[in-house]
Amino acid sequence: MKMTEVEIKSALKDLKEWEYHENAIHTTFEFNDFKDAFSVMTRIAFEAEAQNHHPDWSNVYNKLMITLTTHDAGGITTKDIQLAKTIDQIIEGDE
Ligand SMILES: C[C@H](O)[C@H](O)[C@H]1CNC2=NC(N)=NC(=O)C2=N1
Repeated sequence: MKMTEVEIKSALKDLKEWEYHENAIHTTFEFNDFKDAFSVMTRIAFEAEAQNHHPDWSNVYNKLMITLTTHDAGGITTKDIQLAKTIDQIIEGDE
């Protein structure tokens, strides 16, 4: 079920790199090079598959742009918040 704007704002307090707009949460990460970016993308892909929740993303060389939204619900659900937390953990562990 779609979260309310108040619920989303509250959840984002723990997700400092993420911004909410247009029914989705967004972030951009920058890595040293393409290999580092793609290696993190591979790890995120396996976690996304395990959670059965998938990012909308694009990659240009060392940059990774990620948008999370629940297409089935037309907005943010707890599945997006959970995946965002997982992504942050993968990236923090990689630093
Ligand atoms: C059938 C399957 O559970 C759904 O299509 C899932 C798969 N992954 C998904 N990922 C995202 N981001 N939104 C969805 O609505 C979604 N739906």
